[in-house]
Amino acid sequence: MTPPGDAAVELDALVKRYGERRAVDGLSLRAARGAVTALLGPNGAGKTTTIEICEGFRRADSGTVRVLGRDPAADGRELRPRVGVMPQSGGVPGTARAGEFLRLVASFHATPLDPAALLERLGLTEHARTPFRRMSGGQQQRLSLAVAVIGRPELVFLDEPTTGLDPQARHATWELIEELRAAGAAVVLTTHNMDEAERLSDHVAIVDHGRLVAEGAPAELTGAERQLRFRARPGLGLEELLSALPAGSAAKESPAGHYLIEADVRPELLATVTAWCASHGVLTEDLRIERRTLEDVFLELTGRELRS
Ligand SMILES: Nc1ncnc2c1ncn2[C@@H]1O[C@H](COP(=O)(O)OP(=O)(O)OP(=O)(O)O)[C@@H](O)[C@H]1O
Repeated sequence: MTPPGDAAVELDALVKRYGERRAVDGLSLRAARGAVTALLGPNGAGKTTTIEICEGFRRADSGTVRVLGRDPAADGRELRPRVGVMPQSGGVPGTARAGEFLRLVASFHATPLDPAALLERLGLTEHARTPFRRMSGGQQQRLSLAVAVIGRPELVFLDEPTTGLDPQARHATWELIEELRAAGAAVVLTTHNMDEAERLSDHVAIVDHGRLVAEGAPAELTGAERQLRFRARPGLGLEELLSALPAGSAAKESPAGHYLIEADVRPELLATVTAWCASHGVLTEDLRIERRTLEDVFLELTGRELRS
């Protein structure tokens, strides 16, 4: 499915090899202006490599990349003032002081945000004179975010912008991202936090082994299907319960005492489950009907095995 709006990033059949390994393996996707696009995938799926190719830091082996209609490998000079970049770590010299560095970056842009106001928003005013290498991990990340957005970019790449941030900083980051989108910028981010992706993104692309495995709006990916969850004593006879449910239903207990029923959730289904529990003297707790989450979909598509 195509994301809404004009494309700020267009990738077609992108391939990047590191020796024998194909880190990116024929990836095609688009990121729209005025929208947040989340690139999701397990560790090593090729997200950072893809973003670094878009930023012009790496060259693809084959395929095409258009960033704001240009080739990032050839047109870096033209793209640099229009594109904000927040790398996964670093991006600021270790000896640079937060305030001075942000003012310097602002001076390269025609209509930058006010550096002092941005430092304040991100809770960094007290650290304005602190060298980057002496800042905590979360403070460094906030400064990297400030550097990425200070120039009012048309397109911004944020590689795991909220990993390791405290809740306050995470909310401040979400607000900034929403403002960028409202100002018409294209935001491309990676995250391992599926709740964050679901909450923030207009469009989600799930990649695995360098390939696109699914894309769409979060609601399109999670679908309209509902499921029933409840807690009860461990070891209920799920085979027997299943025989009372419509064909095609599934039931599992994981972890012990936590039950999930995947079925066409209608009032009759709820009645059958609660009647079955009552007839077995089982008191259900936390009984709830919910939609599948993006995390459910992500695990279904990419599996549960750890990645090397
Ligand atoms: N410079 C490099 N040289 C060799 N292999 C690399 C290099 N950079 C990345 N890789 C490999 O390419 C694959 C994709 O890495 P990449 O960093 O793009 O994944 P990612 O999806 O961003 O992962 P994570 O979620 O852990 O950040 C991995 O197997 C990684 O080991």
